[in-house]
Amino acid sequence: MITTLTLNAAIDKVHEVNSLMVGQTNRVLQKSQQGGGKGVNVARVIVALGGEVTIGGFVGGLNGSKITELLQDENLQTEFIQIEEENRICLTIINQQTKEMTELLEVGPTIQEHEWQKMLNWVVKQAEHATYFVLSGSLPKGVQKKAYATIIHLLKEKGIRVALDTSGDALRQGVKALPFIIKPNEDEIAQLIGKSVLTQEDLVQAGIKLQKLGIEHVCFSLGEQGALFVNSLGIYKVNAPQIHVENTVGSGDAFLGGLIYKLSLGADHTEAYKWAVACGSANAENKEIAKVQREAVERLLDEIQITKI
Ligand SMILES: Nc1ncnc2c1ncn2[C@@H]1O[C@H](COP(=O)(O)OP(=O)(O)O)[C@@H](O)[C@H]1O
Ligand SMILES: O=P(O)(O)OC[C@H]1O[C@](O)(COP(=O)(O)O)[C@@H](O)[C@@H]1O
Repeated sequence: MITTLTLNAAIDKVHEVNSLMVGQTNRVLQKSQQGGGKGVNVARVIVALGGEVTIGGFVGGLNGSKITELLQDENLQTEFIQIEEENRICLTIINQQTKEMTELLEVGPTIQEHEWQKMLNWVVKQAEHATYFVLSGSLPKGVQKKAYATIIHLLKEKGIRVALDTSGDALRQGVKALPFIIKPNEDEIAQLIGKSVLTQEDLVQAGIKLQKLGIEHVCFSLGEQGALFVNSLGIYKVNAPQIHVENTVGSGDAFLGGLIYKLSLGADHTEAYKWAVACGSANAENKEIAKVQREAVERLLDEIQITKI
């Protein structure tokens, strides 16, 4: 059983404009909205591939009710904890002319101490069934920077495999608890290792170091460059297929969804790595976030090679 946790869930909105003009009036030509936040997106992809997931997180206010309603409409199984404050909205603006994507991410609610305690109790209860646990996204205010580390320790004690996908201090602290999987993108790795320009050698050295500390799968997602993976058996490079890009927001989540889905089925790690990249790229072919189709993923797999370096 797979569980995903989104401590800072959101309504993900996508607005399209002809050409985004800063400081001027922009008319929205098309729009869509979904229940979102990173862990929700990971879950959506796992379900699209044929897996089963429980989605956990905090919801509050009108936006919280909307998130719950939107996910129910998709038949996704949620076990949210109610909070006093309102969930955030994350807006992606697609510039139709330049194809650029601009993201505006609200900070989100402040979590009260009693709400956090409820969450920890829920995690303990979930741990009775879970085999994989995905911790994704930014930490909301009111929650300590070591929140993910606390949850990772708790789950590891019960033999659960934990994947962590976050950024900044939350990632730095979470990594110390040695999750089973980490999936930073280029910006997140750069922040983690304190370098602004990364060479392949930097990635390899950072990956080896993190793997030797005890992280089983160090997965660096590299956008159109594909990904680099380090595990105890070696270092692997996977190319991304050539695609027509519509919206790359959610590609990291789709990547993690594909990876966890295959690993949870007991697939060989090389197979799981290829599925991760295929899912990330399948997401980028769509305007909506993390709405991949299994057929699209299988089509893209034919164009993906994995090389041991
Ligand atoms: N322009 C692109 N072309 C093809 N695949 C892409 C592109 N951008 C992202 N992807 C796919 O999505 C995966 C995750 O993308 P990335 O940008 O690294 O993650 P994040 O969304 O976390 O920043 C990549 O490994 C790749 O498979
Ligand atoms: O929790 P964070 O880090 O603020 O990120 C939230 C945003 O991340 C996304 O899940 C997309 O993430 P990725 O592009 O990294 O896959 C958006 O849907 C969401 O609004």
